[in-house]
Amino acid sequence: MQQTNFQEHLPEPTPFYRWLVLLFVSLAMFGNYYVYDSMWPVIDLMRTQLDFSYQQIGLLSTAYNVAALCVLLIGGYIIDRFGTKKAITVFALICLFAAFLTAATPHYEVIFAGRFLLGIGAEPLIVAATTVLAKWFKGKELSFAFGINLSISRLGSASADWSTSFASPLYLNWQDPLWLATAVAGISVSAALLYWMAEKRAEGRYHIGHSQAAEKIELKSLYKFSASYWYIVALCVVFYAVVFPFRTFAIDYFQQAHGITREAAGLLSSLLPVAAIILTPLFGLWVDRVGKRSLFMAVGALVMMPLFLAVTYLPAGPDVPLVIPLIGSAMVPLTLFVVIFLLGAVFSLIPAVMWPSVAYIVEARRLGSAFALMTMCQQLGWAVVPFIVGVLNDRNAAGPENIAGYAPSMWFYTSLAAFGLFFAYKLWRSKTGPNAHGLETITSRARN
Ligand SMILES: C[C@H](NC(=O)[C@@H](N)CCCCN)C(=O)O
Repeated sequence: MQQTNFQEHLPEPTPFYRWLVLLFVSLAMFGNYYVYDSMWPVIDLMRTQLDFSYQQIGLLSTAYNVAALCVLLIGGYIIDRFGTKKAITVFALICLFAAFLTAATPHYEVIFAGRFLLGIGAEPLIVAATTVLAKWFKGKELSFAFGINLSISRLGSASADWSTSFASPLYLNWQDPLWLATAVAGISVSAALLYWMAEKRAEGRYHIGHSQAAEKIELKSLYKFSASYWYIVALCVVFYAVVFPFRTFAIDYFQQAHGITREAAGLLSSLLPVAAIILTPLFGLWVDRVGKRSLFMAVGALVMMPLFLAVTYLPAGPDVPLVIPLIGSAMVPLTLFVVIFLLGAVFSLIPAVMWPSVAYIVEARRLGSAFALMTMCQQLGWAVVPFIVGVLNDRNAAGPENIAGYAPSMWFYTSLAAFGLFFAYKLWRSKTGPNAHGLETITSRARN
């Protein structure tokens, strides 16, 4: 208490200090997203060198979500109890150990334990990073800081895809790219320690804000959210249950079903996070100006729906150059290029509109619970789909000799996207009716 009073007489942190904290926390997130995505470019090597099935690989993805589901229940408490400095460092250390465990042995059980442990460290690290931004940027450039943080995180995902080019000599075996990921996890730990030092040094000099205490999710509170909230949650579940699992299998799918090299497949897959880095803040600005949030989400779901059937049934078309400056270039089929670019645009549009929309339909005091509940539901859908896709690919003997074997999983993604469109439509209907909360009408221009 005394410390709080003493703190309140201190000056605000300088902008330089705030941006330095944002940089350190974002670097910790960069490593976090890199490690998560580092496994997807080695799927074909795990299948040939370790004899893993698609189902086993799907389960490696599911392990992350199951662990995340368990730890998210108490993550907020841990962050509040021990503070963000200790929490971020401990979660980053857990990610480092998880990356080490994943790379260390060829035993499936140990790799599984590594991915499970990653879920324990990575998801609460994301929550802790958001808490730090709220502490340092509340009342300042908070949305912009969130945007930068998410873009640097997505750069971690893109870098994992790009490693197929800049670290191509490592891809002779499944293990070396994962050792590289362990080294990148070391960047996360170093960044966490630098953040710890920066905040410690700031504590006696500046008045740092307090983030809102994480709320406990109580069962009885579930009844109190409106139907619109649940439509957004349902869209969130199906959207991430399509996009993240698709990314899990994308590089292997491009190699096996479309016969392109790992380097080209990595560059193509990176179009998703790269598009998101550029387009997410732009869509955010656009929607802030014009409103029409549920319409934007419905358009995103509508665009997403035919994409998986397009890669399955449309002719590949001529090869076109895909150039990622400083990283590499490759020739890729036009149809794949257009489809992945459009999916990247949807991957930018829906998150940019969906997460902030919750703030318009839920009262401020219940926003913490609303986001926590939405993230937990997201994990559930995202946990189940990779396993089902793995089973579908195995049962249908999908592979370069039987490309049609990938079609059932593509139909599965399409059906999920159709549900997404349905939920977005229901949301749009409810938001243009008498019980609207302004999701379609509130704009930054209207507020000014
Ligand atoms: C903002 C959103 N983040 C999440 O969904 C996280 N719960 C999980 C991200 C894990 C990526 N490796 C997003 O990234 O769109």
